[in-house]
Amino acid sequence: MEFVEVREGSARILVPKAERIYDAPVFYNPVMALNRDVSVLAVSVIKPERVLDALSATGIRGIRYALETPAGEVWLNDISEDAFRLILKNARRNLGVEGEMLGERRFVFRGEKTVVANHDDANRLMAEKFRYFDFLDLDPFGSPVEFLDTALRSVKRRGVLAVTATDTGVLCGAYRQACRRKYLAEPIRGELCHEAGLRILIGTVVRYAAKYDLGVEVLLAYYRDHYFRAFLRLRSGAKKADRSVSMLGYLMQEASGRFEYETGFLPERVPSHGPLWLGPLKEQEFVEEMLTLTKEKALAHKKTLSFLETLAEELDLPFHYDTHALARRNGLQVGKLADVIDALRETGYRATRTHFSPTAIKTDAPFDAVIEAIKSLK
Ligand SMILES: C[S@@+](CC[C@H](N)C(=O)[O-])C[C@H]1O[C@@H](n2cnc3c(N)ncnc32)[C@H](O)[C@@H]1O
Repeated sequence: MEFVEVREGSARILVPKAERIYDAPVFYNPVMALNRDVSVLAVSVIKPERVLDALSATGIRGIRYALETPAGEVWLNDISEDAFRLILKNARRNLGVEGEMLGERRFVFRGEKTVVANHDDANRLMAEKFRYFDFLDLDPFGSPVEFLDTALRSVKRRGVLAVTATDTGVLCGAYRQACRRKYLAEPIRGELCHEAGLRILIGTVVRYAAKYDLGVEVLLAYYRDHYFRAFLRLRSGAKKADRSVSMLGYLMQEASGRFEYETGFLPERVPSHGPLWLGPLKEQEFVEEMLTLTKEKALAHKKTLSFLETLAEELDLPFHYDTHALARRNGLQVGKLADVIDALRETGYRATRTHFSPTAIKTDAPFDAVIEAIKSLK
């Protein structure tokens, strides 16, 4: 394998030389540097002791956790032999210690931090390390569902589970049957598909967690670059689980773009989409602490800061209005987004941009007021 060196955050790692990222024997996607930046900031705020990067590839994510966060013990795991060898190489380069073999499939580096490189199926490792990790990161190809049960048993009952899902075609309804099969949920097509997909993903974790009497609180969840990401704090107890389940519900949308949502175990109306999470997508204080930390961290992606600022400013209400979609659906002219926001604010409503789409707003204004605001700009 031929390598090139890449710098990301405080890490210098070797990645396979390849024409296209999916041709490489070990996966490295530079676009995901923003995901890793956000994760480093999140872990720095959470301050977990034991961290697992369950699907590690080159090791970049876990190595950044070891170098850039207060975590004391970081595990990097991958099922691929090539990945495991590269994790060992990258760990040696970045940690400056040689490390020692611990059994046939495990290597431990004892330096300032303890870093364990492991070569196994993630489900086997997580089953072995029961209630061990304070922060557990699932960053798979596609859907995280095949790892959810073991992850929810491997993370501590008050720990944090971070999930990435790159199967946006499934969660956004392009492959409806696959969404039913993997997430037991009905997706939606159209302008609400990304927010609904993120909420279906969180809703799925809520339902998996509930059977262990675990509740879920969302520290931060977002959509970006064709993937979903959620940092989920677990809460121990049947009542906590019931509370999280009570925040699941359904979304209904008319041809005009008017939408409604309702909490409930079963949908009251058809057609409806879900079940999906209808609770918050962020804890404001958590995001603001992350933003404060951006001043002292070496961020790798030039858009991380502005993206976090958008997330911090965004109104946290379920669903949004895409002004272009509303104009198209209702035969209207569309003005500038900033003017629509101003028009709504002038009539006493709250309104902000949303990270889900550059042409959309989040607002507490009813549908008719949004239509009026668009019309008033002619
Ligand atoms: C998307 S990549 C991980 C990227 C990495 N987290 C990063 O930030 O660059 C997914 C990795 O999961 C590994 N993988 C797939 N199935 C696995 C399993 N069952 N157990 C452990 N690793 C697995 C693959 O070999 C691949 O390296």
